Amino acid sequence: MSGHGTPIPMTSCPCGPLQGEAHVPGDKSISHRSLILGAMCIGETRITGLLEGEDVLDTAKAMQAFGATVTNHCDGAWTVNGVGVGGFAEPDHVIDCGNSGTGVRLIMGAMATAPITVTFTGDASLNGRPMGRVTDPLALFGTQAVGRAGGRLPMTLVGAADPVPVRYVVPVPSAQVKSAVLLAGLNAPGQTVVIEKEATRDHTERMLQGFGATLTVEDTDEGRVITLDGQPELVAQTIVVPRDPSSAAFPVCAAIITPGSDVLVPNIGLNPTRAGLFTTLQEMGAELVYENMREEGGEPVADLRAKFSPNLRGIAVPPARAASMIDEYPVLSVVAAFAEGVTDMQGVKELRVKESDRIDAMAKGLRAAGVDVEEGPDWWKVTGLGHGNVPGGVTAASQLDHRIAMAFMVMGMATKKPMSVDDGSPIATSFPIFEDLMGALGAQIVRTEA
Ligand SMILES: O=C(O)C1=C[C@@H](OP(=O)(O)O)[C@@H](O)[C@H](O)C1
Ligand SMILES: C=C(OP(=O)(O)O)C(=O)O
Repeated sequence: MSGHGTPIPMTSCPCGPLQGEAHVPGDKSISHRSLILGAMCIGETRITGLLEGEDVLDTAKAMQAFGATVTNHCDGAWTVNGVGVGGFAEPDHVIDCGNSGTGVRLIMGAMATAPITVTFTGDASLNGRPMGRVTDPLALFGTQAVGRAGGRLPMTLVGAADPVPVRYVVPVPSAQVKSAVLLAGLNAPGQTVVIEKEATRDHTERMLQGFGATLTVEDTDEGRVITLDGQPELVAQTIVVPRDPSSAAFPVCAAIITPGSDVLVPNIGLNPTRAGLFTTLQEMGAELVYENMREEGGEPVADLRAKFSPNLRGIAVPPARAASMIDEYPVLSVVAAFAEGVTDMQGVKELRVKESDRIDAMAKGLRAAGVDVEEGPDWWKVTGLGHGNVPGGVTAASQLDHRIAMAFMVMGMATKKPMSVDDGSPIATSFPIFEDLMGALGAQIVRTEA
């Protein structure tokens, strides 16, 4: 629901060493999927570790509007009593997905093959993002969509009354598009096939299998071919949501750039389709190690130990790694400012259609803070100034984007002068405990007057 409220200006001041343990919240991608798949089962799904951020809470409300019973229990667990595949009821109000691209796109997929009509909206950020990438493949099932020019929300979808299965090659590297097609395929008879040329996060595939769907994945010359048998009976599950690597990125990067720091970030999901940032930081010379590597709930998990890293160097980030760290480029660009040399980030066109144009948002703030940034349609380069040399001392626009706001707050911990953002309120969409968690480590983030 960010973007509806009063802006919260925030300032982060240069601080002493960050120390201690950072228990970051549950994974946002897995949290959305737990609620949606729980709503598509008959029976009770129990979820612990759910991210209670605004994006996920909006998805919980949407599932209730479709007829599922979603309950937050006193012990912190959530339960979802679902309505079964194809059983979604028609909501009697507009579905507001707030700031969440994942929420709206996955829910569109989940309702696309049910015989109901649904109108979706969001905040100013979400209403500017492209939905054609999802409604185009959904049209192949027989779903109709009418929205604003350019495939923008608010938008009404009429679910296919008589859906047919689909074979679809995803044209952009997007787990949201892939997932929308798979969720729509659940209520189509026969096999739905989705092919992705570049592997993106695979939580939907893993979780569909976990909920009892028959789904196979094959690596071929054409790409990753995912085949789903339609109209399964999904079986309610008990889900333990791992902690979010995309949230872990903030305390990890803060420790790496702040002199004297030593921070442990326990229990982080390290699914290879999500862990690209950590590999990149290690290649840049960061003191970042995985401790206590183990497997939990079918996913690799480790404790991350990050220490101040005085010898960071810029690198060329391999474009093939982009999908596995797509949400982490804003904070990577901050680390790059404290490295020696150029960090070259190619193959990242998708950054321009997130909650903000993330290349533009970061480039503007970094440049104002004294850091040189070059950019093109699908690339950007940050020239680092080395430790102790980054001026700071400006207010950056967060553009309704939580990752931009948090990236600049991390930056202010190690610049010469404080860094501010005009609005930190979007942080609550994915990391509601960010200020407290960073403060407990020793950061000095304060809310400032508008
Ligand atoms: O499927 C998901 O949970 C997500 C997929 C990614 O978006 P795209 O599918 O647009 O790349 C990512 O940026 C987003 O934060 C979460
Ligand atoms: C891109 C993001 O989220 P979404 O697309 O779900 O809004 C993100 O969390 O960085």
